[in-house]
Amino acid sequence: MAPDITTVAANVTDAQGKASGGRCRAYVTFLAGNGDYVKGVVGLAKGLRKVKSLYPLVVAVLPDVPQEHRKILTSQGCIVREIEPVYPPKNQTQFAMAYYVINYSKLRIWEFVEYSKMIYLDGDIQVFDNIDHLFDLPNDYFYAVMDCFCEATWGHTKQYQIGYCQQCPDKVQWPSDFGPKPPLYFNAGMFVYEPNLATYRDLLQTVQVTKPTSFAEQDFLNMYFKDKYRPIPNVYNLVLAMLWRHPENVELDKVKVVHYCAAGSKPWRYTGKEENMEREDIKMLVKKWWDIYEDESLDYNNPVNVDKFTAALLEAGGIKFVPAPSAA
Ligand SMILES: O=c1ccn([C@@H]2O[C@H](COP(=O)(O)OP(=O)(O)O)[C@@H](O)[C@H]2O)c(=O)[nH]1
Ligand SMILES: OC[C@H]1O[C@H](O[C@@H]2[C@@H](O)[C@H](O)[C@@H](O)[C@H](O)[C@@H]2O)[C@H](O)[C@@H](O)[C@H]1O
Ligand SMILES: [Mn+2]
Repeated sequence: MAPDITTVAANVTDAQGKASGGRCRAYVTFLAGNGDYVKGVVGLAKGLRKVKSLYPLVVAVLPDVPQEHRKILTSQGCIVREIEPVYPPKNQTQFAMAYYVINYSKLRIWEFVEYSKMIYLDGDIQVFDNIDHLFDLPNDYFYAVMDCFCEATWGHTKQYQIGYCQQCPDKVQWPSDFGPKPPLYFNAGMFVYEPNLATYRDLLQTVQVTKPTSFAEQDFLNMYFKDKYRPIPNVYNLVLAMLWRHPENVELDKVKVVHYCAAGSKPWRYTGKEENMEREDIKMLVKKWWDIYEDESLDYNNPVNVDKFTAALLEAGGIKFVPAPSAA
């Protein structure tokens, strides 16, 4: 009789835990509200299963995420963890998007110290190739992909006003009378980090004495991790605007992770009406997302998956899984 999945998971987690010095690894995402982002997270959970990731997906949910949505996520094999919101100090900042204020709550994931290393992924991200190898990057750094400054959302910045972008630093030189070139800046929709209580406490204290700015927690994290940030290739977080802003920096068939952050590109609410959304590459990427979202064979509780999942967990723990012959 094959061991039940919970026992297997416990054994392999333990095995994995021992492999990484007593703590495990996991992907983590963030979910707020009772709206349709839950579809993004379900798609992400199924995408990670499709690429046979060895690690679970933890979903940090704000209290306003309804029980019905939490049940959907648990049924898809996610580990649901409720977090308290984090609010920046009161002030007059106009965030690039008003709802960005809730994104400061992402900072709670530094408290997940039962994990030695985590990969954070926005709920509007899909993983099309296995990226488990990123967990083996050297510790003590913050890994993420460089962002692009060319969208109108950056209209308030000097970079945008002079046409400077870190994705093509030689196209428009940073004027010397503007002072030092801005440090490399990452998109906070995907990053590799190590949960740590001292860092967590310092993050929360620092956010309360830092003036909020247009890109909310993304700006804050860039400031906070300025000296630890190490850029990783764009294939690990394709910010869609790169397709029309820096096509020379994109080889679409090599892209492993797609970030549906451009206005109008969220697959679950895609209409094709917004600027750039009629592009063939956008339509192809939105279809690729839907193909995974609608693929029932990728559901966690699908029998075909449980055996595969058991086998993967056992293999990860060095145990050969031989399915028991069916009684019939
Ligand atoms: O109503 C919302 C808005 C945002 N998010 C979460 O916050 C992340 C960051 O927001 P978003 O991806 O929309 O920002 P963008 O990357 O498009 O700037 C999302 O991916 C979700 O994980 C959410 O759960 N509910
Ligand atoms: O709260 C701030 C958000 O800032 C970032 O989104 C932006 C940024 O990437 C710009 O460069 C793009 O122009 C824009 O489209 C995109 O929405 C992160 O993706 C998101 O997770 C979150 O941190
Ligand atoms: Mn996003």
